[in-house]
Amino acid sequence: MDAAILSASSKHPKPVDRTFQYGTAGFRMKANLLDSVVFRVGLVAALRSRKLGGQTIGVMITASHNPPEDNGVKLVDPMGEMLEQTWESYSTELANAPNESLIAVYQKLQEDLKINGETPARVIFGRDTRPSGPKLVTALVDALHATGTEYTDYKLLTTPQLHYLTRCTNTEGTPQSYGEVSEKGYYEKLGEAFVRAMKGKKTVGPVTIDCANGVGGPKLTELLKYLPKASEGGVEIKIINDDVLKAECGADFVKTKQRAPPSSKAGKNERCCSLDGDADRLIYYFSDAEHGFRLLDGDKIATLAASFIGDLAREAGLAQELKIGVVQTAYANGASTKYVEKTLGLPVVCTPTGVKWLHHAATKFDVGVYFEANGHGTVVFSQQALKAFHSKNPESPAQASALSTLRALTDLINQTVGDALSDMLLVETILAHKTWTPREWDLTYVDLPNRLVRVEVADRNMFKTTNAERTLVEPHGVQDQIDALVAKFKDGRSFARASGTEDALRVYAEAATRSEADDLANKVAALCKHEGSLTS
Ligand SMILES: CC(=O)N[C@H]1[C@@H](OP(=O)(O)O)O[C@H](CO)[C@@H](O)[C@@H]1O
Ligand SMILES: [Mg+2]
Repeated sequence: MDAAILSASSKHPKPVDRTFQYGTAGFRMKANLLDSVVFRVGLVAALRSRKLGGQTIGVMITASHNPPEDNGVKLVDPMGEMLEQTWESYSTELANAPNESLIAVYQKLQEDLKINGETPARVIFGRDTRPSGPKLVTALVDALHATGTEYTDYKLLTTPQLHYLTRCTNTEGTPQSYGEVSEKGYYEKLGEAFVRAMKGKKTVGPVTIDCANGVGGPKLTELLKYLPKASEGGVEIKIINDDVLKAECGADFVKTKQRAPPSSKAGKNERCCSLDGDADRLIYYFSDAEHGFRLLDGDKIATLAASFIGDLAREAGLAQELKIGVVQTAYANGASTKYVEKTLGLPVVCTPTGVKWLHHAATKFDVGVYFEANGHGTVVFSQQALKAFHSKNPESPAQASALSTLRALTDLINQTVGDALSDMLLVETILAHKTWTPREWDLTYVDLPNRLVRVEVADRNMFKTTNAERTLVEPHGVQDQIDALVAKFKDGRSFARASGTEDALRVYAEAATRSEADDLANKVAALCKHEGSLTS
């Protein structure tokens, strides 16, 4: 096998002058630099699968919302979760091994991790619509052949579909079966659950969905075939931006520019939402006659879901029995945190940035609702919650109805990872049940004005945080200065942290008014810029 790996690796040499890092979003960069990285990720996938006794590992080739010339690759663990933390560093190690010592590093990992090379290895993979995808697949397949790994190429997929398929593959034929192991199985599961969750309710008007010219476009078109027509209890869906990847659309554009994609033809008060390039992120928005553009971000989706599921749990008589909670990051708007704690009466947990942290914290609840403000998120249900929804004997028709809606939601929601298509159907279901337009949803609480600033410093790793990234411990003394600035602003809150995906710091600030939020963000940014130049 080692000879096969050596020979295959010579076709995918590592550029000598590059260092790679498996970060929050796997490896991501210009596609022309990725060939050796994808090959080596194939080796990691084989090792990981063997280490787990032949369970299937997922590999996704995507760069999400990055420009079309970028690409990326990430690994998915058997239950559809993100790759376990310690394996991120093994991936980094293998990706950076000099060409001549690749086999030695591979063998050492195999030995150190006590992996039996005879154990079968299994991998499934998919990719987004980027033109560089097929060539990178060749590099991956070369590694899978060289390591004697069985594989299935699912071709074009959204990232959450790959997570779904990974879990289905590993649970097939068990009592925990997550669904049929096919792309069609995914659509059928969502379509069928949507009908059950909607209970014949109607949404108010159409929804315009911006597919970011990513893989979500063709996949949403496919999903529509499995949804009831608008006239038969479905939702009227208008798809835009389902062509080739380009700028001026998608969740990231809408969130950072605070405006709708120019291609949107939606009227006043009409619901709109945007996916990102690989459809694992969703945000809603609309144009209000009085206030203009209104963003309904990940925080608003989380609060909507938590309030709906909390009500259903109460109606089902399960509120005492089940622990429901919301997980956010420091970027969640302070008004949303207050709304969850004070109005919904639910606990909030704050974790570091990155879906894997939120997901992990959410699994500590029976119903864990987690979202990043930028729209990555989902809801996870514990085994106890699933059991309660299925086994509780309803004492009234209202209880029976709440229980059946809860059961439908557990199938409608992709519990492996945030899924823009599934989250969109969840939001549509909730708005239909509440007979809400986006305006009523928007009015649930008022976001505090906020500002996010990117600050370039010589070495971002000098900035170290604690307290879920809300407090700087290094450089020493900077946090005290931030605290002193924050104290001068009504409803002020600010923090600085090193980005996990870009070579920069991010400074976030919120305050009672727009100009104060801007002022606070600029002051903290200037302070960090100054400190960054001192510590270099
Ligand atoms: C403030 C912000 O939006 N940060 C993003 C961004 O992380 P940074 O570590 O901030 O670069 O990319 C992550 C991966 O996509 C995403 O999970 C996260 O929410
Ligand atoms: Mg994405």
